[in-house]
Amino acid sequence: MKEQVKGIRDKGVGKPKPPVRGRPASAGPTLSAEEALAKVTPARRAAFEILTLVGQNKGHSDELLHSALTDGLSGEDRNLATALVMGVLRWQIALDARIKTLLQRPDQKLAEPVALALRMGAFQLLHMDRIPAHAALSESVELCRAAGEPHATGMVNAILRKVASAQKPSARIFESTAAFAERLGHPKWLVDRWVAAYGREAALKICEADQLEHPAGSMFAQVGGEIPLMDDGSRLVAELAAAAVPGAKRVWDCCAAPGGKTLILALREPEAEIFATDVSTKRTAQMQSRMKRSSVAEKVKCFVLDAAVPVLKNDEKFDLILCDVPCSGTGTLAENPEIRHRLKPEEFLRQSDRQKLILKGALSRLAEGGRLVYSTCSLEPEENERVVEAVLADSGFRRVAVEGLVSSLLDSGVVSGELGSVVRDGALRTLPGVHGCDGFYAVVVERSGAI
Ligand SMILES: C[S@@+](CC[C@H](N)C(=O)[O-])C[C@H]1O[C@@H](n2cnc3c(N)ncnc32)[C@H](O)[C@@H]1O
Repeated sequence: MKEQVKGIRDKGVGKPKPPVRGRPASAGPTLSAEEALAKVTPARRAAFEILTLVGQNKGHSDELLHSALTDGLSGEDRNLATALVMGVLRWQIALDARIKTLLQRPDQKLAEPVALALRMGAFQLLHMDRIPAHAALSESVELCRAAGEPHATGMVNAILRKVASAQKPSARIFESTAAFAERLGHPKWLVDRWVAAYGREAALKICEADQLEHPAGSMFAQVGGEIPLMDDGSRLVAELAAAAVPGAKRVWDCCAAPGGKTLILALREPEAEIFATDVSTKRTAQMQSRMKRSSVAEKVKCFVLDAAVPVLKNDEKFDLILCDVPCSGTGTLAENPEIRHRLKPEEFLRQSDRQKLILKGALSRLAEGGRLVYSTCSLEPEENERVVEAVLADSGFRRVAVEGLVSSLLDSGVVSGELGSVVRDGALRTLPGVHGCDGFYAVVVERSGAI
């Protein structure tokens, strides 16, 4: 990733230089952008650059944190950069609301680098116990200066001092949706939807869970070895698919990359030949090299294919299809915190149009008696039940309730603990904060005869 960050690197200060000889390090307001940058630790510099790119829609936080921007960092600095990037994105809405109350004019429009320096400073002061306040404060001031906003350094300094000395906000006993959405860094319009779909208590838990990393593996008896490290909800979908057709011979994972669920299917279906396809050439290549490194390389064929138009040699049909469609990802905000800032309400219908086409294409390849699992990591009904209802209406396919399959996962010991209420209206429905994993939705569809 060679992307240049406007504000820092294109001022020719990508490589920090030592402070100019003869001038005291505390040269304060007279520091040049170069000298200011030299006073910022590599982790904060990398975090600032990555957050700038994410804010400009020029990359995804996870990819940027694994790009050349963090190449030279020590392990400790890499951890700090990751904590800063993920934390600021998770808490941005709450931090901005707090900062706004401390501005001289609350309607004041801040230049993006200034807003970012303030967010980073406020995040460290409010959420990172082990960061000394003076480091959070002074490096935010220098980042602001290094980004070409020297006139704003006094204001950044004054506001962060107020943040440091003010009391931390705490949850109130009676909180409106607007209040807890803001306190927990979520857009209100999105939380309103979750309150409508799942109730206030669940919506609050989802928001709380989105602010933390989810531990993986606590739901399952077997972890490690060939089982890929993945979110429990994601794995539960793959385990459910395998349980839907035990002993399947022909399996198609039609939106398969990066291949986490493919690996589970391949391990659980020892007799199956598996087609793992994806529309993205790059992601398919990455999945293929992942499969080659595994013990199931022989039985998994990876190739590029648009599942909405699945032209296959010999008019192949499958007895198990996993249709893990692309979606808004609102069930994964803990891992993908910026989704909440980019998403617009109209996005759900755009996603659902695409999902319907993919589901129709996939169903056209289902053999008689075969089963298809449709899944998303979205919490939004438009991408879940409404897609399935629309595609299945008058189609001759029927939905199979997942209760029995979930019980079989418990009985066979694949799932080790209590699953709680993961079944809702005959579908698998995990919710962050309620089920200890990301939010996944899955339904099972069966073709009982000729269509
Ligand atoms: C949710 S991800 C799949 C995750 C994967 N099943 C796993 O567990 O690792 C959705 C995938 O669908 C792919 N995709 C999007 N549109 C597609 C289409 N029309 N046909 C096939 N794949 C598509 C995307 O490239 C993306 O890799």
